[in-house]
Amino acid sequence: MASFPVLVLNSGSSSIKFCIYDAGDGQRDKLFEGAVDGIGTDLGKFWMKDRDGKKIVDETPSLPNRAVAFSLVSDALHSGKFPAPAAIGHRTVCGGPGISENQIITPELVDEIESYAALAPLHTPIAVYIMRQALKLFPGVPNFAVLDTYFHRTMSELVKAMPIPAEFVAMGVRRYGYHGISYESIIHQLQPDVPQKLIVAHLGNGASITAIRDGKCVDTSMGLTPTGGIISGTRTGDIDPGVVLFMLNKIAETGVSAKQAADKLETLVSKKSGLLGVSELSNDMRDLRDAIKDGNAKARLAVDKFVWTLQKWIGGFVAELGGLDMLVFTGGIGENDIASRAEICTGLEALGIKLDAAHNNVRGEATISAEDSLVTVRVIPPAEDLMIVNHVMRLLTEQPAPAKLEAQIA
Ligand SMILES: Nc1ncnc2c1ncn2[C@@H]1O[C@H](COP(=O)(O)OP(=O)(O)O)[C@@H](O)[C@H]1O
Ligand SMILES: CC(=O)OP(=O)(O)O
Ligand SMILES: [Mg+2]
Repeated sequence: MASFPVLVLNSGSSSIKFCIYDAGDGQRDKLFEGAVDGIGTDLGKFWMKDRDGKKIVDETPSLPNRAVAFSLVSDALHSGKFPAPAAIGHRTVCGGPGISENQIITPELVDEIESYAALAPLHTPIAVYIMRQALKLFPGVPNFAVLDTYFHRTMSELVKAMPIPAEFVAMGVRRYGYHGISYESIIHQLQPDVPQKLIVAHLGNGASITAIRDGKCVDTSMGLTPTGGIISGTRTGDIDPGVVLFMLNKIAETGVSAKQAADKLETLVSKKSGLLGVSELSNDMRDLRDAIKDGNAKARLAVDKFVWTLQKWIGGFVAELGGLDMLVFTGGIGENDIASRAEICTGLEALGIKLDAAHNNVRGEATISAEDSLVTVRVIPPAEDLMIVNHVMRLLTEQPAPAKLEAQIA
């Protein structure tokens, strides 16, 4: 098969990352990448890098909303400087209960994904906007949804079930798990020596942790929504449901409608809690580390809470896996925050985890455990875009290629 350009659109809660791969049989060649960051804030950023990693765009535009942000991406893609995509892969955080497989995007599929936006309110609205734009802007080009939940499909019924009344279970309320494309990409990078008992901590602005046996997900911290599990930049993680009811009652006392109350509650638990809520300063670990150096007690408490929660999840997962061979840190904090890695591992010696301080001091990919550590501890950056391309290429071989793509490949 001749190679052809595959566009990846990876939308997050406040950013759109994009890149084009030249992909063919066994060939994956990233031609360029870029991102629009800080959507809805005063700190908008738009950058692009060529295949050698050289910055070709570096701007600080005003990004009041996703429409303005995506127009920068689509203008760049239509500038004539880059090859037109023959297929497009979209990171899709959550498809809802009816969509568990990666698949071709139709307008009906977009409507269905949108109908479950409440399960990933920070992610789905922007993702469906981009899907609709891509269907319009690249007519005849096949678009594929690649799900964050797909990797977690191997969790048992025991792990997926929520202890709630059956009527809500029937509505699709269960544990789904997120960051699955990142987890898959770690397994992909560990091939062919994937350890039997593995824990991967994806610590970015959204943070989660997953227990993996023989390359398959056994359990993960996020549940119905990416708000559950461990504490994230702006999200609570798991909390006593009574806290949510307390907040709801307080909001209801102000006389707002039920819809307004639900929206306010959503904002409180998804956008104003987590590291930001506890520190009253920032959701960004870099800011918190600076503040800790200046003696800020609230920043210290926020980070300690993050570390403590992770240690409890790691301990629980070691029990669930019946031991541990490897612990992997990934995501913006996992890759870059040396202090978080050290703090998380300190105290876990009883589980066979022992860091080498000098190795932990390096940034980027590395083995950071001590020689005599029973558990290997590694830092591996995620490769979500590559995984999305791999899924697109697999899906293209499983169904007849659209005429336009056939013409391009020929
Ligand atoms: N050099 C750094 N030191 C410490 N933390 C960092 C550093 N760079 C990024 N981070 C953390 O990583 C987070 C972003 O993680 P990332 O995985 O890139 O984001 P997202 O979850 O949006 O995909 C930031 O909010 C910040 O907390
Ligand atoms: C699912 C999720 O939380 O994603 P992100 O970390 O990109 O916000
Ligand atoms: Mg991410």
